[in-house]
Amino acid sequence: MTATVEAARTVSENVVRPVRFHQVGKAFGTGRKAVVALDGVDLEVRAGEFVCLLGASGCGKSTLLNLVAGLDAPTSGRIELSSSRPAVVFQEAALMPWLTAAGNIELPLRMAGVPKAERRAKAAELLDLVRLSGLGDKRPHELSGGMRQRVALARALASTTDNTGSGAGKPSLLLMDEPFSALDAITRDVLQGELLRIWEATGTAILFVTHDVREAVRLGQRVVLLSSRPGRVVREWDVQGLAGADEAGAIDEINAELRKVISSHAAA
Ligand SMILES: Nc1ncnc2c1ncn2[C@@H]1O[C@H](COP(=O)(O)OP(=O)(O)OP(=O)(O)O)[C@@H](O)[C@H]1O
Repeated sequence: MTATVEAARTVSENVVRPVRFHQVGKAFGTGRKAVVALDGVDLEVRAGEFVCLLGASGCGKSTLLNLVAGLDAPTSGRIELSSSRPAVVFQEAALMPWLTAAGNIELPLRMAGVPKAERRAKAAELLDLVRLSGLGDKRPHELSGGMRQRVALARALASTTDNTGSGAGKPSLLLMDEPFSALDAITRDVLQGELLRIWEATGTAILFVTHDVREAVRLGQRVVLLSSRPGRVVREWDVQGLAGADEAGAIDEINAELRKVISSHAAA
């Protein structure tokens, strides 16, 4: 009996992709004044995968994340999402200023109707995961920018964690929109390392938007380059585990491709 249940779970984990885009397009407005932000985007993020989405300013990266998060709808094509709701970590932590760090982390659990004792325990566990144990009673203004982003990350993990069914306890998809770009270089470097540790510890899939090639190569298993408006997938690189000269080579190659994309847009 146990074997059957385990087999079914393995199968579902293998086939479930947190998100899959089929020829997705998004235009703002209509007629001649329409801004086509995305056109014919095919993209998938597999279970537990870390994908970095790279592109020049205005190429539609945030639009794409908004579509996945359900904050907006595509004008063409289709987005397939697995059952759990993705959560977003933005450039600014956007915490509730009147709630403590723990209270902010508990908020999505409260909204999901999770009982108090369970919420408390989950918040404490997540505070520990983001290395903020002992700071749960601090309000956002008492924390540094880096600490606030850690709280935002913990809150997102709380809201993406599936509390039901066979996937219980497993976060499914985390969307990150340039989450470290407002931080100083040292804090950014530390948080990139922390994010990798947390990704490995939780098994969540991450779709991470950045315009920083170095960051994309350091963090991602796969780097996906979007063209400038309209945003389309132009190229992908498998960058998992690259180090030393290989990593530097990938950064140079992707930078060159990004420059090409930017200059072709400027010439259009
Ligand atoms: N609500 C909106 N109404 C009209 N145009 C919009 C809207 N949102 C985005 N756009 C346009 O769609 C295009 C893509 O915007 P988006 O914010 O997704 O780009 P981005 O790649 O995230 O940019 P950046 O890196 O500068 O944040 C831009 O030309 C932008 O002006």
